Amino acid sequence: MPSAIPKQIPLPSWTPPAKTQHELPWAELSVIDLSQFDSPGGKEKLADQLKEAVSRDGFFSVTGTDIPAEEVNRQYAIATAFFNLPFEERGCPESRCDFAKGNYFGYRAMHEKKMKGTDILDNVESINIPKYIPSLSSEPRHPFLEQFSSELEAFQHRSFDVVRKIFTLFALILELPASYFVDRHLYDDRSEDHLRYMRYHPRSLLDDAKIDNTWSRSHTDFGSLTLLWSQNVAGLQIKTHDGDWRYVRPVDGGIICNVGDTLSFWSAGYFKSTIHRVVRPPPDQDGNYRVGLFYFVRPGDEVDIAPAPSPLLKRMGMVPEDLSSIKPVKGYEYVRERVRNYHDHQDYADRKGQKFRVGDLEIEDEVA
Ligand SMILES: O=C(O)CCC(=O)C(=O)O
Ligand SMILES: [Fe+2]
Repeated sequence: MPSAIPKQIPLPSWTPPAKTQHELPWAELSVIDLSQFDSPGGKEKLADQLKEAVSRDGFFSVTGTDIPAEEVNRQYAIATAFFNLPFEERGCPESRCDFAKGNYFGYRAMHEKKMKGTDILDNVESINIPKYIPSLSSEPRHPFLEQFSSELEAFQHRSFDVVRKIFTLFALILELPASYFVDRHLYDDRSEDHLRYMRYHPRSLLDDAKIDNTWSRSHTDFGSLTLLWSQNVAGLQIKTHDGDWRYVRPVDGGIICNVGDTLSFWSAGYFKSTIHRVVRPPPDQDGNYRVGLFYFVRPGDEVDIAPAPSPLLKRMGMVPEDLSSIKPVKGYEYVRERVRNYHDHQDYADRKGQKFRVGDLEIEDEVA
């Protein structure tokens, strides 16, 4: 009898690394239980919970997403199989990111950039997988991953189910029509969205000490919303509203979410695009790879980014009554230019105090 379950290519199974035993200065982030979303009054209740988190921290986590743990672990298994390919294979020329064009799709090798003006090399490799839609068919896709394309596409749709719920809550918070942000981030519209696998390689204590233990520079995310599947290897830190660096705690079965630059622009800065970074993990976790699974949501290429006509923001005086004088920037233009500006260098210098501007949209990666 034919089976209804699609056959999976066998891979070694993946189990999450153990959590750290070290007591770290953790951030107190809100946990939003999305299983309440469809219950009567659920969306309004969740929007209320989210409102404070998103205007204060810009980071929160979601649980109750319905994504089975096996599907998440399978993604890590595929990521691990990919990163374990010989370098010549995983870094094949046709799958590389093209930073000169601000194109982040494809593979980014580690050891290609110097860190903070030293000779220490960057320790992160990543692969960004575009959506499976015809308008993205000529973007770089790695041949190894294409054998898993039906699973990758299904997982992107799973991610989108979560994203749509969060965008609906954001619209409710700003008192906008419920589909305001959903409509500007449609799976079928061309955008720079990607599913990402990322692997950090351990570095020696000595080398890390020369670059303030930096595994990823402090930055804000370039798009609208980032989903980071909960990560047991500590290292991700956010800069809180009172200026302290605090670690993001793993949330079992959860997804850490953060607002990026473009959603911050839409909300005139009400939703915080919070500065974050990754530092060397604590001593019980610093000798292994740190593998991450993400979905980065970018605005549709043709979508206008400009402050939204939110009654809440108008009452707060954050946007003017008449928005017609504000010149929007297109999603594609903003994201491509930001990626090029951030990555098309030989040195990952500290960006403290540097500003980046496209049209009327301006970002300061870390205030000096
Ligand atoms: O690796 C992490 O935990 C965060 C990475 C990150 O912030 C990014 O890639 O934008
Ligand atoms: Fe980030």
